[in-house]
Amino acid sequence: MERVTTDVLVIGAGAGGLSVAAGASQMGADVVLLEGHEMGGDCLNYGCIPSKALIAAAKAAHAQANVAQFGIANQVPKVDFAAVMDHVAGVIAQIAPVDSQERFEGLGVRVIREFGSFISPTEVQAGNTIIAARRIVIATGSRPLVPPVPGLTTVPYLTNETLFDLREKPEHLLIVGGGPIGMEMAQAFVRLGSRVTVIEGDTMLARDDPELAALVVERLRREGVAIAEQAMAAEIRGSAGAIEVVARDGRMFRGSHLLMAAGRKANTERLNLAAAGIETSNTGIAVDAALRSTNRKVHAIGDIAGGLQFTHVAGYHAGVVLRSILFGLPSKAEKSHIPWVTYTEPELAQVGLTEVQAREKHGAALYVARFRYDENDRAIAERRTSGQIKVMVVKGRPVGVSIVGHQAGELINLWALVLANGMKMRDVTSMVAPYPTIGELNKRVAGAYFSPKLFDNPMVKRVVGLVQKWMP
Ligand SMILES: Cc1cc2nc3c(=O)[nH]c(=O)nc-3n(C[C@H](O)[C@H](O)[C@H](O)COP(=O)(O)OP(=O)(O)OC[C@H]3O[C@@H](n4cnc5c(N)ncnc54)[C@H](O)[C@@H]3O)c2cc1C
Ligand SMILES: NC(=O)c1ccc[n+]([C@@H]2O[C@H](COP(=O)([O-])OP(=O)(O)OC[C@H]3O[C@@H](n4cnc5c(N)ncnc54)[C@H](O)[C@@H]3O)[C@@H](O)[C@H]2O)c1
Repeated sequence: MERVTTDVLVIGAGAGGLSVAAGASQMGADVVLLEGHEMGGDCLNYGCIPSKALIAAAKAAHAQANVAQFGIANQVPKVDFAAVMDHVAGVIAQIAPVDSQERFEGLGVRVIREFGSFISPTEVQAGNTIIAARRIVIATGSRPLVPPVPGLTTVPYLTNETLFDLREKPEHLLIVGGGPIGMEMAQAFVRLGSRVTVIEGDTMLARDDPELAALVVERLRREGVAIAEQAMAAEIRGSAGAIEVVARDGRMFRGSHLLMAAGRKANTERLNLAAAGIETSNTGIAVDAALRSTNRKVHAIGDIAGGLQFTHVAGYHAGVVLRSILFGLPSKAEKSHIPWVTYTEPELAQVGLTEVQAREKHGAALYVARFRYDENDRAIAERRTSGQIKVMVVKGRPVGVSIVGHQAGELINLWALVLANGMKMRDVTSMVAPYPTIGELNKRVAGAYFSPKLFDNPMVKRVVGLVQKWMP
């Protein structure tokens, strides 16, 4: 058995772990990084990247079939599904070197390709190596949660870990779960020519503003996705090519393939957390505001920390713990400025509070400013007029922003900056936005906040009247 001593041990080479390892080693710490499976973790191999690459191909197919509005003949897209999947694999391959063992070894990190397991509060065993570390960061992520629906173990099913290995287009894809994975994949597959049915136990995209999420649901339905809400899968039966999902209320759905997209489960099992005195919560490792576990020398970041599960959150967490483990400075992970985007068409984006949450918290002090895409000249030129932006404002300061529409994921960036820095609506109106851009929507919604105060205000009218009287 080899024994190694290091400053920082990182367990898991996904979005969070890689950011800690790169940052710590480039700032002069000795770093050991453990990865039991693929470098790059979920996002690169089975998550964000393949899903966005598939969405891009599906968007191209959809565009080909929907250009008549520009005076160009529609064409029925000829989809070579295996070639689409080659494109997906090609995108992963292009990004992979950034997350590779070679790159990290080049940065001076010792990479051990083994799963890690605690043997004491300060030591982890990985294969034939025992690593003792001053600080340990757990970044072991999550995997698909496959609910114990009766019959499920008897039928073949896909998860995000196997979906992108398909080489033949599913004739009819059943998707259990109408969260972001379910909705993004439903639209991608229907656009590539599969029939698609989404079976959701509660409501679709339940974390987002329901008024805006409804536009996404309506769009998917119009594109041909069958969507059943309040349809908790209670029994699954059949065999490859002929699968049936029966909902609790007896509704039955038939398809050729089944994708389980019913949420995530934290990867805690292999860690032997008890040996290190690390407690878990319902959703992952229990952490305080500084992302420290019940073992003060061990932090947990990203999906395993049990909060919002996004790549940019894992990256943000990495910054928070680096401050603490490298410089011994106090640091805290905030949540109120974290954005997220569902990459359907139209995109659905959120930062801060939704309208319902803001009303609950701020009551009558809340003002909701709105602006519609069909009043934006660029959106009209591009025929992308469905959508709107809502800004929840309290005393001139935005506390949340919800956007549905073309490039909502790009528009939310500005509001992520505004919320992160406690800026005011007037900071947004003072910006000059280039014309004609979709980005003008951000300025116009800020204008919509002020216009009743300016244009419907008798005092303003009186002052202007007086000034005009006396002005030479
Ligand atoms: C289909 C899909 C689409 C997504 N799309 C987006 C998106 O568009 N935008 C977005 O922000 N997020 C998206 N996400 C979420 C995003 O992928 C995750 O939030 C992100 O990958 C979390 O990073 P992480 O570092 O916490 O974990 P991971 O990336 O999962 O990395 C954890 C790593 O730890 C390794 N590991 C586990 N246990 C051990 C152990 N004991 N020892 C050593 N190694 C171990 C694993 O093998 C893995 O490589 C998507 C997720 C899915 C499933
Ligand atoms: N664009 C993005 O950033 C993006 C994209 C995909 C995934 N993700 C991340 O990955 C996480 C996981 O995504 P997800 O869509 O799997 O999870 P989710 O938890 O958001 O949605 C799962 C859905 O499955 C439903 N469900 C659970 N059991 C069911 C059953 N037996 N029958 C019917 N419905 C059932 C739930 O009600 C829920 O609506 C997301 O929360 C997000 O953090 C992000």
